[in-house]
Amino acid sequence: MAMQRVGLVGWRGMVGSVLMQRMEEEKDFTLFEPVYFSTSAAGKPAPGFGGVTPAEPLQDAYDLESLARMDIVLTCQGGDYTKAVYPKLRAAGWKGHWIDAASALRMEPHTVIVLDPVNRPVIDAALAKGGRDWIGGNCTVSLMLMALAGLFREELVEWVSSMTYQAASGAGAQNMRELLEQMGRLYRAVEKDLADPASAILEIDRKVTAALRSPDFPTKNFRGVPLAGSLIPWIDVPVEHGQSKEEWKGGAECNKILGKPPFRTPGSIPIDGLCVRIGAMRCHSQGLTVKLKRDVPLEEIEAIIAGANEWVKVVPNEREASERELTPAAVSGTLTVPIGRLHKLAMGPEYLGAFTVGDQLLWGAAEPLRRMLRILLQA
Ligand SMILES: NC(=O)C1=CN([C@@H]2O[C@H](COP(=O)(O)OP(=O)(O)OC[C@H]3O[C@@H](n4cnc5c(N)ncnc54)[C@H](OP(=O)(O)O)[C@@H]3O)[C@@H](O)[C@H]2O)C=CC1
Ligand SMILES: N[C@@H](CC(=O)OP(=O)(O)O)C(=O)O
Repeated sequence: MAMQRVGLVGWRGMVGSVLMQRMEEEKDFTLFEPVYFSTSAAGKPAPGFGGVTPAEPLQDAYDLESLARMDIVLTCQGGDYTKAVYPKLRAAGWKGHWIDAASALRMEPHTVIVLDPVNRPVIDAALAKGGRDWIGGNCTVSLMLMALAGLFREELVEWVSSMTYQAASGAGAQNMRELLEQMGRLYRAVEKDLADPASAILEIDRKVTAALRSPDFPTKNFRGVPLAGSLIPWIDVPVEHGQSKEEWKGGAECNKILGKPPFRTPGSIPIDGLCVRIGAMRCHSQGLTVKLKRDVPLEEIEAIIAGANEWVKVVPNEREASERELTPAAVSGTLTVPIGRLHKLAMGPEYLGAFTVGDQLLWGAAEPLRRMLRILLQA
């Protein structure tokens, strides 16, 4: 049987690069014929990921005829590209599978938000019905569900409040660079004082604060405010109910991924909280309060969480283990999703406290798409 032709769009962006790296690691390129697309360099030589030399040069990512030759299109190009191309491609009668990192199509009724370790039954049911649109979830949402999958699977969750600590990478590559520029600028403001052990800490602090507030502090990508040495308690645009869009996605996407009724309708699970940007590079962390439907012993909770998938890892609620294993520094670049600080809260035996960390470019973006491609190739 001829190999399926897979069109790869957005492969050189940040999410796309992580995806290509993972596909090389998992030898995915042996399973299909890759065709690379570009919005900026059509006609130039295509890359040879996985040691596979593509038969064609870079194709124009806006050329519907080129796209329509694909059995599967996988895009990490972004929402504007999806909005510009997807409707026209379908209107032209294309029946292939569309796999997408962008949020543009997530809440459309004909799409599935893919996170197969959590919602493989939802994916399989959609496949059986002829589903063709597979969208990666919001990073924070996917990482929370990877961590809490066991509790959701056992139908133990009445509601969840998630307080997030989100990395600069979620805002894009330029924001990661700007965060580092900010860190460098702060260091340089007090470099001499730091070299002198006798210098006064309050004087150092005054200089740092002055640098943070200086009009020439590099803040263009963070909408004019510092992140290094500070934080930003708002992510994405405002929506209803006083929420930011990132906060809205928690409830809306989680319920869709789990196959529940739409958020804020009967039978859905209330999931809400505050989303905050902090100065981590590419790991999102979340402080969770879970209201359980009943009082389940902590050991049982830990076993349920740990047994849900091969990536979640329960970290004992101990100081040293938490400091060592439950941080962006420890998790960055790995597929492990640690969850720890697990304990019953003072509000009562049904209230569980937890803290989880995950790489927002791996399970938060690239990995669910890579695995969906595999599912389609093996279907
Ligand atoms: N960042 C994130 O955390 C997440 C992002 N997403 C989704 O993925 C989409 C892509 O995000 P992200 O990967 O951060 O976007 P990038 O900006 O890194 O890449 C998007 C595209 O920009 C073009 N580009 C222009 N200049 C450069 C350059 N110097 N280096 C690399 N690419 C360049 C490339 O297109 P071309 O080759 O055609 O020129 C590339 O495919 C987002 O819009 C979002 O929808 C989803 C989950 C998380
Ligand atoms: N908004 C997320 C990143 C992201 O791209 O989310 P989405 O895929 O839902 O647009 C963050 O800032 O951390």
